[in-house]
Amino acid sequence: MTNIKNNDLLLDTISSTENFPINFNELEQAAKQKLAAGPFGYIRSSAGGEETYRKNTESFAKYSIVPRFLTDVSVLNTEVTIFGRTYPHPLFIAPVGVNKIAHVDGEIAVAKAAAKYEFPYIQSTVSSYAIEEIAAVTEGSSKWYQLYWSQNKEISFSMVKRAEEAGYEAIVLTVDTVMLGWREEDIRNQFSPLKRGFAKGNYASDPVFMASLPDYDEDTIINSIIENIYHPSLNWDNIAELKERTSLPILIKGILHPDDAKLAFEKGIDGIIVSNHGGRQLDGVIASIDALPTIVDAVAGRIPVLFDSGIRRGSDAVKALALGATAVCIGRPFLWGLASGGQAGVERVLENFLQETKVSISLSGVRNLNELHKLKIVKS
Ligand SMILES: Cc1cc2nc3c(=O)[nH]c(=O)nc-3n(C[C@H](O)[C@H](O)[C@H](O)COP(=O)(O)O)c2cc1C
Ligand SMILES: CCCCCCC(=O)C(=O)O
Repeated sequence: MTNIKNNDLLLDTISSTENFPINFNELEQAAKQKLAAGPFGYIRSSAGGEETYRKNTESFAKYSIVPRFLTDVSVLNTEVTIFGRTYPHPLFIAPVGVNKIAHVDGEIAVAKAAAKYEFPYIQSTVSSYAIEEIAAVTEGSSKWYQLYWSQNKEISFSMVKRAEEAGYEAIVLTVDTVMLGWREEDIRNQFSPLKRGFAKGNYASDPVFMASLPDYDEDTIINSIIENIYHPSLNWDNIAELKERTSLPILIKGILHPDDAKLAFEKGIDGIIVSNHGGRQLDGVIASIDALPTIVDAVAGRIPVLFDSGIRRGSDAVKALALGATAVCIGRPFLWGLASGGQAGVERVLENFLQETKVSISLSGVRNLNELHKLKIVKS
């Protein structure tokens, strides 16, 4: 619960901002100064001609908030309850792999910042740090585990087991990455986080990713990651197998079609994440925000519907929540914060995003998420 007094939120933010970049474009430019072309391009770019990447952000402008006034917004409650746990705000960290390409502290820095600001952290399968290492530095804070289904199912199940044992609270199965998208900037830069030599001394130098394997030489790690990323046979039967192997709630990430959302519910899935992977997979697909309303209709409140791809500002979060998202996840913005200033940089990004979101909710004339879900949005 936040008591809004004399615009404290804004004044606090101003006094602690110093010279740190404030908005997404400034953050991206600052990160560009810090990173080599390969890692910068890998994070920034997306698939094909980047049509979907552009649409993801531009489409938010088609939706306009129609605010209410005279509603007494002096007390704001942004709490949301998902799978029995109540979070102070509906803002999550999207699963993003190989964070060491942005900063040596990688996921450790992000997870610690997330814990401080109470953003639930979704750890990627292809993290630079092991499940247990991240759990150790973020005790008590909420963490979910994102799974890339491996061609070797036993690897998938071992990752799930480790996540369970380390206290992770849900499994997020990403289904839009059965193979990597066509990413021209990476081809141009001849960059892959899996490149031999690059991997060594960066994220794959410790037994971080495949700690359940018998040995951890570079080739083994790289081949195992490839097995996880390239799994074109993934289908609904695998979902049933996964359900048998864990008692944790399972979410599917990458849903864009309302019929897939319905199927997910019918197959016993506990939640979905509407996402097009930030435009990094199939170029030309629908903007994530355009996919959201029909999916929300199809799901009809029966399971949580999280959202990502294109969230850059608090008002974007307000629009997605008003269109029915249970919570929203941020991706690239926190990576730019990480590249610019390590943990402190991520904290700055989360702080600004949180405050801008709170200000945007209050200025919409609503006081809690129930009211926010009913806020009028018009599409032009
Ligand atoms: C560098 C990078 C790595 C990513 N790695 C993963 C990953 O390991 N697993 C996953 O499910 N999604 C991954 N994503 C996708 C994000 O979870 C999220 O869907 C996307 O970043 C949202 O788009 P936005 O960053 O433009 O908001 C990655 C995205 C980026 C930018
Ligand atoms: C380490 C190989 C690439 C992993 C894929 C990570 C991802 O999802 C992305 O969008 O990039």
